[in-house]
Amino acid sequence: MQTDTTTGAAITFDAVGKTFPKKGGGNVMALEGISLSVEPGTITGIIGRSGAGKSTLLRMVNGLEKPTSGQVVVAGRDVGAAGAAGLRDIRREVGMIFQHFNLLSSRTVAENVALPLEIAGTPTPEIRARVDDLIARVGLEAFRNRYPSELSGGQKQRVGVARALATRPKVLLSDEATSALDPETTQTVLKLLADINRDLGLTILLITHEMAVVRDIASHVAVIEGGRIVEEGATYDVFTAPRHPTTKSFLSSVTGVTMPNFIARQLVETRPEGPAQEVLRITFVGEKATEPLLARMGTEMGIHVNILAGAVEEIGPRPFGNLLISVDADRADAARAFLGQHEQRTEVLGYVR
Ligand SMILES: Nc1ncnc2c1ncn2[C@@H]1O[C@H](COP(=O)(O)OP(=O)(O)OP(=O)(O)O)[C@@H](O)[C@H]1O
Repeated sequence: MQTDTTTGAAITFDAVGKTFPKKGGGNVMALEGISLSVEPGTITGIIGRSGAGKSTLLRMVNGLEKPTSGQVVVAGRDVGAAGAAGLRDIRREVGMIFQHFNLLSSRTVAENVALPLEIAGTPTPEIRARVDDLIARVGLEAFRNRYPSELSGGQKQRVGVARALATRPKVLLSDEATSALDPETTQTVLKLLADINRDLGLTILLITHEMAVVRDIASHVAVIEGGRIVEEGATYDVFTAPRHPTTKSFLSSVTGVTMPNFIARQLVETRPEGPAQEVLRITFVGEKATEPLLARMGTEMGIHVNILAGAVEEIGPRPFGNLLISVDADRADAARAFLGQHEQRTEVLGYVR
């Protein structure tokens, strides 16, 4: 696979900035100081809220947008510096799938999949064989001659995937590809993406506003906020030890543990006067046994622990869990120190009386 010869990455963003002219004068800063390496064969998720800059970032990889500053290098080529011929080459190496599929309604499934090959001037018999392969890969043999209006959302996205793979790209960009799908169909499309990543060694860069998508498929994640990357790393590390408040807020929707309402209603940020309980989140990774530790805090240290909620999650094959507990605020320093000594990560969520 051709990669950035200096870093070995499939996609490199080096100090990338992008501004758009604002209506009525001035500029909108969409991205600033973006540096990110996407390693070949990985699935990297870019997560952020609406307007964070995700689409702009993705569109720079196939030259639909050019950086205002910095460099985007894809498969060894500087996208911003590429002319028309260079961009055509880059776009053959970079497929893309979309939230609303972007299929041509007047073309059948097979004709939609064939389109990039027709544009590339591929000979007709070759197109036919390649389209058959692609349709089989996405499991749509029975729908070959159907029109998009006759397909479900999940089937339409399969056509989108087949079309994106037509020119044998090295990189696949996914722009909120499952956001218009129900949860079950989302899972089947994510599984298809994971399969092609594994079978074809394709590098996938996906943007999403759902942490569940990142958890289910991405090996790496970058969190973007206000045009900047605020946190990035291996998905497992970011999920088990998030640092930035934006990451924590995205994670609260997927860690499977929600605070009981009666606690959430009373929770305050600073410790109130008088007797109070400190509310803690414990994140435990791998096979660490947390419950015996909590029991030992009671017997050995006389610290009584209230367990408020808990859940175990998986990222790939690796389990991690979250437990919400409360302890007497006067003994909370000792409790946190004890848990820290036993490699349990704790975070203070607040206080209740
Ligand atoms: N062509 C454009 N002209 C002017 N401003 C733009 C343009 N494209 C994007 N922007 C601005 O750049 C910022 C980032 O937009 P972008 O679409 O990349 O965000 P996003 O994270 O993809 O959001 P969403 O999830 O809503 O699509 C926003 O402030 C947006 O208004």
